[in-house]
This record gives sequence, structure tokens and C-alpha cells, in this order.
Amino acid sequence: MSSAQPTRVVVLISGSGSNLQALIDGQQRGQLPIDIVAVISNRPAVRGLLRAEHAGIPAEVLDHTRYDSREAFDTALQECIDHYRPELVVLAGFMRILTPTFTRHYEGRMLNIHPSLLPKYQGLHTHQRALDAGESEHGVTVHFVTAELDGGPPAVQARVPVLPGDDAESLAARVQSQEHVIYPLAVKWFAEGRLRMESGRALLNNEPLGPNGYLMDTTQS
Ligand SMILES: Nc1nc2c(c(=O)[nH]1)N[C@@H](CN(C=O)c1ccc(C(=O)N[C@@H](CCC(=O)O)C(=O)O)cc1)CN2
Ligand SMILES: NCC(=O)N[C@@H]1O[C@H](COP(=O)([O-])[O-])[C@@H](O)[C@H]1O
Repeated sequence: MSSAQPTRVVVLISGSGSNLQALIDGQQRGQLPIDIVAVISNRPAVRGLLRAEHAGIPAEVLDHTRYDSREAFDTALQECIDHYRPELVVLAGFMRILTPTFTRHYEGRMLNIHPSLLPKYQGLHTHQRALDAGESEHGVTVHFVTAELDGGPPAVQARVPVLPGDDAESLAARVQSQEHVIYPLAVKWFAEGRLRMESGRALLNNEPLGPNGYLMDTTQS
């Protein structure tokens, strides 16, 4: 975006909202040139809504169980989002598969954080699947959202070791610590106009990123 004004951001959640909190903290510290103008949850009474309320951010619940179809929910969700005129939509633990019509509407300005080293382990239950496969490392990817589930071009990736005795919970906690580093970084780069999507590829500083995006050096964080 790289405008003098902060980038207008709408964050979609489904649960705890720890990634939302990382973005709120970055904005409040003046480290992120963003203005989170709304938080929208598909589930009621989740902790992420309390985080938004505490930060003074308008929060809405669009309960997907109240809609007859995925298309009907997505249409209502799009109308709700567009009311806030966002320049960026951030999926932060948002747990609904979005229809192609919806993803096309926001293509190039919608990010997701996925708890695996994409393109490995798309979908759900990634930590347990990595453990079951005997992986020695795991990690997290921020990617642009496209119709292909978790198939959009990666923007930023961080790797963590799988340690002896790890279970899904301990591995998830190690991964999440990196989520709270790379998501604010990716959002910052987008807001600065450095990170963008063009012709189905992610670019950083006008240079095409590879299949794994920008690989964070996690030894520094
Ligand atoms: N079209 C797309 N939609 C979504 C993407 C995407 O890249 N393209 N990213 C996901 C986020 N995600 C993983 O990062 C993900 C979220 C949800 C599911 C899923 O199977 N959801 C089920 C319901 C599960 C539940 O409610 O617990 C469903 O929608 O039926 C898979 C991956 C967000 N959407
Ligand atoms: N497929 C999407 C997915 O699994 N996302 C994962 O949900 C968690 C949400 O945490 P949060 O609500 O505390 O940000 C995060 O760990 C994120 O990687």
C-alpha cells in the first residue's frame, strides 16, 4: 500500500485470536502501519472477540451455522467485510473454507496463516500429521489466499525443529511462537507496498518469491 495513511485491515477469526493479538500489539506499538478497522468471527463467544473489544476494535459475529449454504455465508461475509472498506483481509485462525467467488473478490489482498511448511500438509491437523510422518522439522507459512485451499502463493515461512517427546500440543506451541513473528512481518511488508501478489505469484520488493516464500531466520527471533 505504502500510502501515508495506515492500511485498513479487517481480521477474520474463529477462535482464540492470538495472531489477532500479535497484530493489535504491533499496531498499538506503532510497529505496523495498519488500522484494524474490524474483527469478524464465524463463531460466537470466542476469546478473539474479547481481544477486539479490549482493543476498542469493532467486532461482529457472522455465525456460519445460521446460513443454508457456504455460498450464502460467504455472500453475507463479503457484504459485512466491504462495509469496512479494507485494503487487506487477514485470516487469523479463520476455520472456514471460502468459495471461489469470495476468494476472487479479495485476490491479492487476502492473507492466511497456515501451520505447516506449505506446500506440505495442507488442510487440518497439520501438527499431528507431521509427527505421524516422522518429520524432523515443521513450521508455518503466511500465504495469499486463492480458491485452492492453502494453495495460494507463499509469502513468508518459518521453520521449527520437532523435538523428542513432542506431541501435537507442544509442537503447535513452538510453531505459534513463530506465527506471532512472521504474520506481523508479512502484514507490515504488505502495508508498506513491498509484498504483493501478481499473476499468481508472490513478490517481495518486486522480486518473485520461491515456492516457500521468504524463509525467516528463526535463530534471530
Ligand atoms: N478457498 C480457501 N479458503 C480458505 C483458505 C484458502 O487458502 N483457500 N485458507 C483457510 C485456512 N485453513 C488453513 O489454513 C483451513 C481452514 C478450514 C479448513 C476446513 O476444513 N474447514 C471446515 C470446517 C472446520 C471447522 O469448522 O473446524 C469447513 O470449512 O468445512 C481447512 C483449512 C481458510 N479458508
Ligand atoms: N488451517 C488454519 C489453521 O489451522 N490456523 C491455525 O489456527 C491457529 C489459530 O490460532 P489463533 O486463533 O490463536 O490465532 C493458528 O495456530 C493457525 O496457524
